Amino acid sequence: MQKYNIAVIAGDGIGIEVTASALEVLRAVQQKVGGFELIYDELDYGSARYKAQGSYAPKGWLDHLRSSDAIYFGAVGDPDVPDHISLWELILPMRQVFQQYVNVRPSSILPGIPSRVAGSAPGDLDWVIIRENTEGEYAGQGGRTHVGTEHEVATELAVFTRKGVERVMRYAFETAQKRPKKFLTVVSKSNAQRYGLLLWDEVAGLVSKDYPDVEWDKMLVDAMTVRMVSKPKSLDTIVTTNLHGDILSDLAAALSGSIGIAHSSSLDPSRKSPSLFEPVHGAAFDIMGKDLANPIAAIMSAAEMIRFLGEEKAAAVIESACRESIAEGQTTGDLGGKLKTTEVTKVVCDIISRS
Ligand SMILES: NC(=O)c1ccc[n+]([C@@H]2O[C@H](COP(=O)([O-])OP(=O)(O)OC[C@H]3O[C@@H](n4cnc5c(N)ncnc54)[C@H](O)[C@@H]3O)[C@@H](O)[C@H]2O)c1
Ligand SMILES: O=C(O)C[C@@H](O)C(=O)O
Ligand SMILES: [K+]
Ligand SMILES: [Mn+2]
Repeated sequence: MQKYNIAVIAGDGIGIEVTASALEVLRAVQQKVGGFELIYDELDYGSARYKAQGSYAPKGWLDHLRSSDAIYFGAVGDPDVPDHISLWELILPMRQVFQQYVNVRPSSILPGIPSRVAGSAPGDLDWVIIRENTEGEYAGQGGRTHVGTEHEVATELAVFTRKGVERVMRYAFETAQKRPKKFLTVVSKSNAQRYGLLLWDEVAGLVSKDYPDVEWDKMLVDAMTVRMVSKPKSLDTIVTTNLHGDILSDLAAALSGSIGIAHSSSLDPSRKSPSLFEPVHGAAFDIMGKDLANPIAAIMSAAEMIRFLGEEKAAAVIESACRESIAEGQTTGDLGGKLKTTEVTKVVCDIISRS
């Protein structure tokens, strides 16, 4: 029996609710498919801990996580804590310290979902966004001086390294190469940002030479939003900087139906450190604690996690159960349905058990 040690950080808000769903579905698929066991290390890291004890996680938490095979994450964010504190205390350190330099965020219009893009049907929007995940606009360099005076200065430095750009470009070209269309769009803003993003574009050109079978083009990020909405079929694999990817992946999720079905994998492709799997969405203050959140993004993140660990069959079973529940219209309100989080979870588990 293959055993995997999974660190589980449900975190905050709806992260707690949808993580419970994901774990329930994992239990169902383990029973159904068999052959592997997930051993959970359920951790209380998050804003409640911060408010009670003054820190998001105990000392040495990153070393503790390092020994796990994967990290399953819900969401971070609390109405009582400034967002920059919660983000930088919990999720960003993991992405950076574990060198999870690739963030994979797929989106597609699934059968049963009313399209948000005029005239497009399932199949017309089928994208994988590869978001750089450790540097760029999230490098964490900057500061504020002359605070509160009329001469106050604030800087936020975007950092691009040749190594950092090259490794994510290679991953993006490889991803495109494995997909039927073999087509990559490199997103940039090198008209206005003439240092970091010029390096980004140059490295894309150099790396492309190693993948002659991949066709690629380049878009400035502003025009990219227009193309995503008006010509979704013209896109396939997309590679972006950290911030552009953050924004475009929320747009992609909305265009494909809902942020509630968008999953995300933060990967260290070298597998030296654990990779992290979470829904794209955050803590969702407006619906937290109400059993209203769509659990599909979290459940699909769990499927991606076990796929990354090597359990392809079980991952496919989860994925197909999610698709079936959506096709049957058994959805939460964000997709036009009437079901609660816990009810969708039960539907998915039932489909798995009888599959
Ligand atoms: N990786 C993360 O943990 C992560 C991601 C995004 C935001 N955040 C944090 O979460 C907090 C709230 O951020 P926000 O409001 O900008 O973004 P959000 O993703 O939490 O919510 C945006 C909107 O989408 C809706 N939504 C999100 N997930 C949904 C789901 N599963 N089902 C149905 N509707 C859903 C919410 O109700 C809300 O109206 C902030 O503290 C932010 O920093 C964390
Ligand atoms: O990466 C971020 O900015 C946090 C959150 O918005 C996310 O997309 O995970
Ligand atoms: K999340
Ligand atoms: Mn985001």
